[in-house]
Amino acid sequence: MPGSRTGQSQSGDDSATEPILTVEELSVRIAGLHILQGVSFTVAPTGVTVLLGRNGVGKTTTLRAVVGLTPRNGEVGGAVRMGAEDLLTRPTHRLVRGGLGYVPEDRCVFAGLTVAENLRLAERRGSTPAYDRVYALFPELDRRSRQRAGSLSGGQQQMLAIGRVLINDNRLLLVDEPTKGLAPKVVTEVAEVLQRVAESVPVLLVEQNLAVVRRLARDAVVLDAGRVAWTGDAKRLLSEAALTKSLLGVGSAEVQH
Ligand SMILES: Nc1ncnc2c1ncn2[C@@H]1O[C@H](COP(=O)(O)OP(=O)(O)OP(=O)(O)O)[C@@H](O)[C@H]1O
Repeated sequence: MPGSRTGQSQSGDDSATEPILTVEELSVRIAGLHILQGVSFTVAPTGVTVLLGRNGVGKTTTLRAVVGLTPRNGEVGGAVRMGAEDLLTRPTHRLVRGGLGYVPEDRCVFAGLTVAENLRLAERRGSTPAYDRVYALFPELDRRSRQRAGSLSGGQQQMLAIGRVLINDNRLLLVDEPTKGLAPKVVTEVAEVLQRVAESVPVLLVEQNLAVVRRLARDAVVLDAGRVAWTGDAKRLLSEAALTKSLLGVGSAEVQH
């Protein structure tokens, strides 16, 4: 497997580069279909690791399995560890309480509730909610705190979905296609926020916009048909047109800013 260095020490200081997440031989079967077939990779303790691949290769399934949200008719095998903790044996609410933040692809804001109510519902018992952090990253949410979430634009809803997770302290964030369906200007705003967030918490990101990937990601994991096809340096992947084409099926024009 080329470029397999995710989670490896670059500086020789192993304690600083111990993976925050280790996925080993993860398999997911739903309704008799083998969706993930032995997926293994690690996520570095800092920065953004991007999970890439063509449509339908299993990126969302991977994130959902990590956070314990595989559908009930699904079977999950293998191991997932955050630090030394085994994640697959724990229910989602415990994982979230333990610092695993998840921003799903479909945003899932409560449309009938206001922005402030959405944020309040996300508060974790026993920890101080970081409204200052959320409103500093998203002044728009502060201005619209009394607006119903269902009447926000797609970009504003995405910001609320991210803000809801950032109201608490996290050890790792899983973020699924945060720029999907957004206007170019909003894509840039969301990318800027994620860049700032990733300065303090590692992120495992699913993202199809390769300009965003180029801007944010240090490490890349590419899936193909439920298996890991490549891991390595994200910028190297995007700078090699033949590699990008063979793994992602896109040409160099789509990688440009
Ligand atoms: N609940 C489910 N029941 C049956 N099949 C499912 C279910 N969830 C996912 N799949 C199938 O598993 C495969 C992987 O889906 P997944 O959403 O993980 O892909 P993805 O890489 O995130 O795709 P995209 O980039 O299009 O979002 C797809 O073929 C999908 O149809």
